[in-house]
Amino acid sequence: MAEQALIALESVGLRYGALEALRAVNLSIVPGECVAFVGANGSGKSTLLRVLHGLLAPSAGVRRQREALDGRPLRFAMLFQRPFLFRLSVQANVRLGLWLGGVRGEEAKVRSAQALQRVGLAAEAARPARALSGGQQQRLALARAWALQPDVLLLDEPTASLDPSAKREVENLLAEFAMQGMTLLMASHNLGQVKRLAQRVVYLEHGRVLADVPAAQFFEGVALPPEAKLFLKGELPW
Ligand SMILES: Nc1ncnc2c1ncn2[C@@H]1O[C@H](COP(=O)(O)OP(=O)(O)OP(=O)(O)O)[C@@H](O)[C@H]1O
Repeated sequence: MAEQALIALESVGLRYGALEALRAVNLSIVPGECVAFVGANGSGKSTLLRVLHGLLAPSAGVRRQREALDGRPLRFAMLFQRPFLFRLSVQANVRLGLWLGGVRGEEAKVRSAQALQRVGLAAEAARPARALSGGQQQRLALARAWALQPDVLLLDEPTASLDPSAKREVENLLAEFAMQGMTLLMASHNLGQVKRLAQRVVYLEHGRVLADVPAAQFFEGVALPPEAKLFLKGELPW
């Protein structure tokens, strides 16, 4: 494992029964980077995020994870296309997230207020979470994740079901989190978004990593395997 890597996968494979969803994946995640995982439906992006998170154990190969700089275990948070929210108030959703993460009492109160402020939902704190718009719900999910101050935030199509202005709001928040030094790992079909946020692009096909390059190089199509070039062509214009 490279000295500075937070998470490293070495020859990782993952099977769902007979289906090989990931094959011989080698990947090293450096602190503070924003990595986008792209590829066709079923190429393995969500599976790879789950393996990076540690939610799914590899069927082959090894996953390693470093400790945070202060010696505690790394903290992970994950966001999905459709936020998973409890039938509670906006504020209670964040508080519950903190409670589950071991943060209690006054600190939970302060952090939850800060998180809602951060995503522009302070005025909605007492409303039922399910009464929010789709964009607001995703911002609430982001607030809940941010309140836990994760080292690594994993995002599975975080804006796929949002309208353009809500997409932009979520993207702006993600850009701010990245500026703070949070490591962002994101599966996205939105190449415009990938271009705006990611420094590095990992292209997957049938569970294999066919390209792992700086974002600029990916979008220029420089030194990419033909499959990745075709994908890029097929997805344009975004
Ligand atoms: N729980 C599961 N059980 C069985 N097969 C699964 C399971 N989850 C995913 N798969 C299969 O594994 C492969 C990879 O799926 P995965 O969801 O990781 O791809 P993806 O790139 O995220 O796709 P999408 O862009 O559609 O979200 C697909 O063939 C999928 O059908």
